[in-house]
Amino acid sequence: MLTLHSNMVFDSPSSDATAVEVQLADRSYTIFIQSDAQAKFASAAKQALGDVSHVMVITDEAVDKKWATGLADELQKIGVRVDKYAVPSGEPSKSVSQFETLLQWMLASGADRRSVVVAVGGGVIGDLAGFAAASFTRGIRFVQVPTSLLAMVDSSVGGKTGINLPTAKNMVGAFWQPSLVWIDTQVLSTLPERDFISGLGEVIKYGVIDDADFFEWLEANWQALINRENEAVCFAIARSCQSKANVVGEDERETSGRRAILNYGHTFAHAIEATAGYGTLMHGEAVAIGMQMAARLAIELELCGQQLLDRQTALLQNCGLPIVFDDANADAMLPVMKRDKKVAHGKLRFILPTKIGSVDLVGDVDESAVVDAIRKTI
Ligand SMILES: O=C(O)C(=O)C[C@@H](O)[C@H](O)[C@H](O)COP(=O)(O)O
Repeated sequence: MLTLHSNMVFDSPSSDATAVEVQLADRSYTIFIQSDAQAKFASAAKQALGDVSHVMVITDEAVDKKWATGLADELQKIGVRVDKYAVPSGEPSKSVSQFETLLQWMLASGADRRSVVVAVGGGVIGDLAGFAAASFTRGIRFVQVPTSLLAMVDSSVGGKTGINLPTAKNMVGAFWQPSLVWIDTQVLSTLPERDFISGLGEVIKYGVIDDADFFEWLEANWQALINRENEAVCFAIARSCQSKANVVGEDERETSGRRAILNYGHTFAHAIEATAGYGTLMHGEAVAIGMQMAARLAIELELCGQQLLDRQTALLQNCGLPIVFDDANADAMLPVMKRDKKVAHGKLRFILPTKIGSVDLVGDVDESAVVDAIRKTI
């Protein structure tokens, strides 16, 4: 069993919580990872936020009654006025129209610049509610309470918020850091199997891009993970969050290129999601297929050997993730890929692996190699 990095901060609200710091000067915050901690939420939020009198809980219809209502009650118990809004489940809610509806609701709730948004849900809710928080009166504070594995290990951390345009994923948004990320693995007990497995796509990504030891740990412990054994799940979440915190701490707004490594597999994945129709594949499933395409492209460009693809394929398969997409259509995907946010001066750029634990940002890639990588992953 690997141990967590020693630079983790353990100023936790309870002795069994793990705390990971995202270090960003005056925008620094803590990610708490624990189990069955609902009763501690309100005091942790108060400690992170200081003054708080009005909270707008933005949640997903699927987790509203199961989790958001309980957290809202905890906040009310400490004297906070709470309004709550449940958004329809699913990727189509990351839309301009849903964003406008939320802003109108926030205004009607009597929100002011000291109000706080608490996003309780998966990646769709965190991205949408985070963008609403970033935009309302030019920015109010927000707290991320991720309820899916994918949101716990990825989207709740690092401050990328936003919505989709009909043919371009996450095309509109803002970098807006939360004040606190509150992860309670108890909520995973009600997460459907397909959503849990989808989250493992992003977990495996960290092993490939940044952490060879973690990749080896995943190769040895995937069974415990898919069985949702709490110790293994907490470890995988903490290790993933630590990787992301390190990268975000070095390049918050993806300006130096360092943060772009978190986009491994995503150039393909976003094009798959947009061309297949949002919601057809789960994001982590699309990322798994996208990582396969990216690894094939890397082999074609002689950046890495076949062994990397073989290990990645085996781990994805063991975890129950898809490794091919029968309906992938290279002709439809290419124009979407050209709107990827890593495109610079009109040229596509990809995050490609060189060995397990290391990736490069590669530009000027021949289009025929990209099409080949897509077609070999059908
Ligand atoms: O946080 C990041 O940076 C990432 O790229 C993480 C991705 O896994 C995540 O899906 C992100 O939202 C994608 O960002 P985008 O800029 O490609 O839309």
